[in-house]
Amino acid sequence: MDLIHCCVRWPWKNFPTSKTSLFQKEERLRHYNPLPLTVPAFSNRMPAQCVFSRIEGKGKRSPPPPPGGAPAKLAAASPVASRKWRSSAHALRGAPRRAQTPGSVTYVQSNLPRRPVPRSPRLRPGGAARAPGAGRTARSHPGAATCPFSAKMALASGVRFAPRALLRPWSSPVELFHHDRYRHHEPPAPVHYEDKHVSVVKVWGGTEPSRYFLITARIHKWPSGILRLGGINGDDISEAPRVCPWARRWVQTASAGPAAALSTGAGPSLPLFLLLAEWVAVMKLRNPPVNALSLELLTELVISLEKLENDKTFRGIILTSDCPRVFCAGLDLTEICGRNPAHCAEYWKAMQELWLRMYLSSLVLVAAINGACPAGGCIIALSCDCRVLADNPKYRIGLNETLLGIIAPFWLKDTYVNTIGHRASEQALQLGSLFPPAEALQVGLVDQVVPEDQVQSTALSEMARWLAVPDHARQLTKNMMRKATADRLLRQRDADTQNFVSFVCRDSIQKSLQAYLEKLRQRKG
Ligand SMILES: CCCCCC/C=C/CC(=O)SCCNC(=O)CCNC(=O)[C@H](O)C(C)(C)COP(=O)(O)OP(=O)(O)OC[C@H]1O[C@@H](n2cnc3c(N)ncnc32)[C@H](O)[C@@H]1OP(=O)(O)O
Repeated sequence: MDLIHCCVRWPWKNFPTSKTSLFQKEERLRHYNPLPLTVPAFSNRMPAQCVFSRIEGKGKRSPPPPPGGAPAKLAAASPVASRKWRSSAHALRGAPRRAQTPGSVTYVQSNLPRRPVPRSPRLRPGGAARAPGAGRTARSHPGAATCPFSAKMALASGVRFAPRALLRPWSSPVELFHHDRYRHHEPPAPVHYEDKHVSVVKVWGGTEPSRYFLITARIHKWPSGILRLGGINGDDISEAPRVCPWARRWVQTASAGPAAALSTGAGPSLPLFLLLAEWVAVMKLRNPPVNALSLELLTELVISLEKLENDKTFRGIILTSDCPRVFCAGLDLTEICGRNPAHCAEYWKAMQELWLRMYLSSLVLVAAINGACPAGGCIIALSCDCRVLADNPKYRIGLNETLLGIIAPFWLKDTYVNTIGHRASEQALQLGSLFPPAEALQVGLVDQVVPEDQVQSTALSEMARWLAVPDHARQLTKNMMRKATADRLLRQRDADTQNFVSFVCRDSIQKSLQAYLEKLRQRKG
């Protein structure tokens, strides 16, 4: 297998605690059955859709259920919320009721359809026109006055109920981090409870429309894993770090070292990694010695990308290399040297497919370039949304096709131009320039150059930055920027394949490719 995947999603209840479970997840990906390839659809995937699964805690005391009926304050605060409450309670009547044993708390995932949250200004907690008495109620019972899916409402319906956007584990320490603290921007320091340790990983902003916030907390022993707590606010996810300085500090602190977790693939060891693990896959290219793009590797990459695109859990991919000193050596010259035209055509179609899939991917792609990145390797990196290059003068990046005696096809040229501009591309393409890190940064080929041991963690921080933007807005903008370039290839795909095949199958080109390969082999000797 040429490509290794790691860091697949793990809902907190299935949180892998051993390498075995990670391995099993990896195996599941390997046995993925490919679907027909399509141009990826742009989805409206908001972070909060990855929210709750069922949560059970044993040995906790249940609070007494409040009296049934719509909370009077809720009705007074907002007729809309009150109506929501009634319809939710009605829907809940059909929901499965879970037996409550004394001393246990069971939360059941909402089976309510996800519904739009009322936009009434009276319902916006941070807004100017807040409901009368909302603040007071929120302190005693977070969200009760403003959130139609409150815990109060859930209890009134007879089930312990964890709505998607609001979960209050009554007797758990995490209740400390309720949204009043968030509003007042108080840092919730990690809290210790006897042998239990709870640490906030990140505060997420609200869903669309901005209304709820989520806290991701790491919890040991009760129950171990990751828990997301819901709340209400008026902030968007992209604003959470801005309005909440301590949340940003958390992220910065946490981003200091996930490189270890990434590079070893050993699983979660740091909060940010845990946080991102829900949404980010790390793909490591592994086709030793130089990650040349063999037909097999191309196929693997296309299948993996499609798999991740179709899995709504994922929002981003970090692409990196598992081979020391080389990110990707580009086209596998042995696939086009001395091969028949049919093979060359098949190979080139796979190249096109990979480029289209990457270039138009609805996921955030971050290239963590930890080695040399010539030609096709460079195009793979340029198809990503963001590039982080290790600061090593041997790790050069660029399109050097002319030095091999071949010509970059128009879609490579377009990708280059879109990244570094026309004049720089004109020069670099003709000269076959391979840029060392500092120059690559200067010309705009990469976004960051960092010490080698910080490539993965920087890629992760970049990913967090990109994921802070609502998916739908980012995806549509990406599409707007890239579609015309991709469409150009889509319109001329067959002609492009024929051009490539007739070109590389020429005797003169075959000779110069042979000579180039020979030179590479001799250089080694
Ligand atoms: C997503 C869409 C992509 C579209 C792409 C479209 C078109 C792209 C055009 C191309 O990509 S043309 C290929 C251009 N590539 C290069 O010029 C890279 C050549 N290789 C190197 O410069 C170096 O190998 C390296 C990558 C800098 C690594 O150097 P290192 O010293 O670590 O290794 P070597 O000793 O040089 O090589 C080891 C081994 O690998 C063989 N090899 C290297 N590159 C290729 C390659 N591109 N294809 C096939 N084989 C390659 C080399 O010959 C050695 O083989 P040996 O048998 O072990 O001696």
